[in-house]
Amino acid sequence: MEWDRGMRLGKGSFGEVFIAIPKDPESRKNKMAVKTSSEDRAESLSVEHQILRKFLGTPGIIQCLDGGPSEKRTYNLFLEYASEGSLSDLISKYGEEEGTGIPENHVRVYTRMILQALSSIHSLGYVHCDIKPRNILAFPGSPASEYGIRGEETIRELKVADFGLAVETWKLIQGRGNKNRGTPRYVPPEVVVDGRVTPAMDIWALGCTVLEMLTGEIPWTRLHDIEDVLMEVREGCRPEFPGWLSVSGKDFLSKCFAKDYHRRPDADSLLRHPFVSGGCGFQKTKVIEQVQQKQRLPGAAGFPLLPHEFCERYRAGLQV
Ligand SMILES: Nc1ncnc2c1ncn2[C@@H]1O[C@H](COP(=O)(O)OP(=O)(O)OP(=O)(O)O)[C@@H](O)[C@H]1O
Repeated sequence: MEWDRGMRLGKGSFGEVFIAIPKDPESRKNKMAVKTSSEDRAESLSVEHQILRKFLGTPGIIQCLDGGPSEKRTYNLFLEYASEGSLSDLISKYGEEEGTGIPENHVRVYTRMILQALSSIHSLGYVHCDIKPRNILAFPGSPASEYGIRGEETIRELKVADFGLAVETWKLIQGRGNKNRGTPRYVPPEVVVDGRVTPAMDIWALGCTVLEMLTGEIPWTRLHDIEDVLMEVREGCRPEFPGWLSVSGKDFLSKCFAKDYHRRPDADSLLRHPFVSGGCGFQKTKVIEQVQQKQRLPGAAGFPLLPHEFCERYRAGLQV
């Protein structure tokens, strides 16, 4: 695929992300994002590429369009372009405009979207290992009214991205792949204490992400030193909940922050929790699920769209 490099979107630990514009005049309007590795991280980007191929056609997961080695032993990974930035950008926007976090009724809908993505990730045998607002990308969505929420605002569509630290559950069972997972403010006690990585790690990080959406503040915001954060977590503390949060919100978070990871519910159980299953967001999410089921094309189990079919549809501007 021939393409032109556009504006820089961001920088991660592996390299940089730019807008990529196809050279073909017919496809130029379908912008992509390209993650370009530094020379020493090409291998990890190629691993991320392999993982993302397994999630083609999976709702709520960033879609990978192409990828491969580029000049100077670097690697390019082409992704669908999240025109609304990351969930972290969305949280900051609320902070700047309203001086608050995201309204709770919107947070319920966003939490449901992330949980559905986590359910897919875990059922395909992976742990994401780095759930946080910077790794969740936002796309133009639909009016809040479609979710049964009053007001003019838009509910974005969220997708989980950045599988650079993801690991297959079977490797963890064999005692491999437990090292260097997660971002310190988002990791649970079992990871801090003995590096135990399980899908429950993503549920704790989801709890941190939900708190961040609600309050507009990073987890453990009162602690500046990461060592102090890790000590609190090691001692069995959890981040504080805002006093104004609904009863169901507090209950949902206390389940995500269960100290014993065996007692932390999985994504499918949490999808049935009243915080995300009752009231707003429920009807629309159901509709989306039904539409997505219908759109699934025949393919191998877990690969609803074959890679070339997905890319053709994306470039043609069709819904994928
Ligand atoms: N598909 C995309 N569309 C739009 N912007 C993107 C896309 N992918 C990444 N970005 C932007 O580029 C930034 C850096 O990307 P990336 O997710 O790889 O690194 P990070 O998560 O910010 O940092 P780290 O790699 O250290 O975890 C993101 O924060 C996001 O703003």
